[in-house]
Amino acid sequence: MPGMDTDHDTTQRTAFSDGPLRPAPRSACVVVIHGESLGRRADIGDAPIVVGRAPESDLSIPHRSVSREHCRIWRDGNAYRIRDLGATNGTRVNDCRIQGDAALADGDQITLGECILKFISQDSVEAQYHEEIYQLATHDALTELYNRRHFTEMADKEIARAIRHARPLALCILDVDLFKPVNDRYGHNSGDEVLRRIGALVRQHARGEDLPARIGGEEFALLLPECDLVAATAFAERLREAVAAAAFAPGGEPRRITVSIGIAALGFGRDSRSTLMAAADAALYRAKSEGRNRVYVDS
Ligand SMILES: Nc1nc2c(ncn2[C@@H]2O[C@H](COP(=O)(O)OP(=O)(O)OP(=O)(O)O)[C@@H](O)[C@H]2O)c(=O)[nH]1
Repeated sequence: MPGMDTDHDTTQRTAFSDGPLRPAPRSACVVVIHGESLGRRADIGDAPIVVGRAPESDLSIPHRSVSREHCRIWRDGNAYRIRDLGATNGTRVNDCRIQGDAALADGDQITLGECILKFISQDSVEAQYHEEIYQLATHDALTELYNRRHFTEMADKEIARAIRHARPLALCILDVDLFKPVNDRYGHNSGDEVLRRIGALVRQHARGEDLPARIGGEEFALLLPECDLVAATAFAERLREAVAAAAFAPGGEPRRITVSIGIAALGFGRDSRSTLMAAADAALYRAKSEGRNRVYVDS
């Protein structure tokens, strides 16, 4: 055809090559996609992770078909590897029982008893999808703190870890004082705004390792690892003062909002989530009955 250079190939060609080996992403994760703990995720950073039934596992799956320490997953240079830790029913990758170590590739399915995990490279779109689902499942929509269900799971894990390593741990339960009149006077939306701000104050005061959660309507909990009663009391006092000093204006009207806080620490007769929560609740009850806007310690 006129104008077309048929003798010489002038078309620009994109040169394809295998290119350099794509390094493994710095971080990857495993997500439970079937069975108990559906949607739970564990990131695999620089430290290896253990998946198992034990509450202190990095990814804890409390199902009888999963061994206490079922398998370990770690980053090895540019790859990720998995090792079965002697589980009776073994660990399977894409339905093949592994012997010793095995390499993991994006999308691999890992079967532990009746549960299936998926290995996902951190940069995959699917990981983001799981992240969003995980956020929705574990966080309270109003305050963006952890929700009660997730708090419960994490608290069990932290308590088991603290007992195992003989470390201190404290629990604060915080309840907004006379919140019903706020709702009644200014409406539910204004009440929600107050809760959101209190949630933000709780988050601001928490350290990275603390577990802040909204566990009920106007009730918050904070689990403080590595904190004894003295340190927890100082922390709770600071938080109580910060709430009392904050400028709230529900419905545009300045109003003082306060909170009462009950505290309990791990110790004799306070060695499980239920006993710890009951003790912190009892202290909170005393704080309320003795005038509110105060911190009470379990005795
Ligand atoms: N706006 C809003 N209100 C809520 C929410 N959850 C619970 N509440 C309200 O919180 C109020 C709690 O009131 P009560 O348990 O009677 O206690 P209180 O008025 O805070 O009084 P004390 O706890 O004794 O200091 C109720 O009016 C609930 O309707 C929520 O998500 N948003």
